Amino acid sequence: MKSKKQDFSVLMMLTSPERKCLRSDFARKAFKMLESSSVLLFIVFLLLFILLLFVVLIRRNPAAALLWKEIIREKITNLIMNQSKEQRILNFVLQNAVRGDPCSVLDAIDKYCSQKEWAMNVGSEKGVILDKTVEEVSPSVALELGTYCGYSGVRIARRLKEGARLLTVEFNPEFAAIAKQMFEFAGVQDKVRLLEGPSQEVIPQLKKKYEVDTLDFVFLDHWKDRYAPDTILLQASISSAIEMDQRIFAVPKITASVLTSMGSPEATAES
Ligand SMILES: C[S@@+](CC[C@H](N)C(=O)[O-])C[C@H]1O[C@@H](n2cnc3c(N)ncnc32)[C@H](O)[C@@H]1O
Repeated sequence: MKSKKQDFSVLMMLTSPERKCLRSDFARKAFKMLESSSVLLFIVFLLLFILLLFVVLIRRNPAAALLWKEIIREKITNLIMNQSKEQRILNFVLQNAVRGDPCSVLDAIDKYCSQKEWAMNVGSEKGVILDKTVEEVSPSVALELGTYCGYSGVRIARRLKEGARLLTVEFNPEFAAIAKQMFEFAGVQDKVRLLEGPSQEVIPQLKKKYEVDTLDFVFLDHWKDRYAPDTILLQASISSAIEMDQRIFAVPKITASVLTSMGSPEATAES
């Protein structure tokens, strides 16, 4: 109260031009404040508008929805949780599947990838075609190009006859480490050998380094631009091993092709 009185008496002591100057200074400050808060308000509205536009775009445009789900949302989740989607898939399996039961591992992966996050596994629909082909061919030595988290590897391995083996090739070290744990948990680790490296480097080493004389079944599921060159590379690398009943199974096309000998389609199955 006392200080207010003092302020007032100080004000009274000021000359008229001085009072005017003080008033205009106050007005300028108030105007500046108003200006900055309206800029802030404008930014908030602009952001809300962009957000609204983005939500509408995601709802109406499948490509935008895919971009959001598979790239932006995944990156944000990875950043927040400090782990990759593949690690989350493995964790879900470890918590929800039964150790040593490959079917429960496949079910858990299918469940996670259909309900939580999409992943590039062959999936259950195409997986049934894969199962049938493995059963029909009953390979002694099978090769898979593109392991990822080990989903199709577990699928193939659980259908292999006694003593048969699956070689699976993956060039991404993180995926390879996850797949190893997946095989181990599913209890198929004795049937599967994971070969780390790019297919174009691993294939020429199959015979000498990995003692592969015959391949009865090849599952191509890596990047599509390697399908043709790797098929040729396989022919060149294990030429003596190529028999008429060899199968090459390339799933991730719209139409999955089962080939009897390299390059000649035997049957096609819609996937
Ligand atoms: C479609 S995913 C494989 C999915 C897996 N077969 C499944 O169904 O669970 C393709 C994988 O191939 C791997 N890959 C792509 N090109 C490769 C190459 N040239 N050599 C080795 N791995 C490759 C990628 O890192 C990726 O993990």
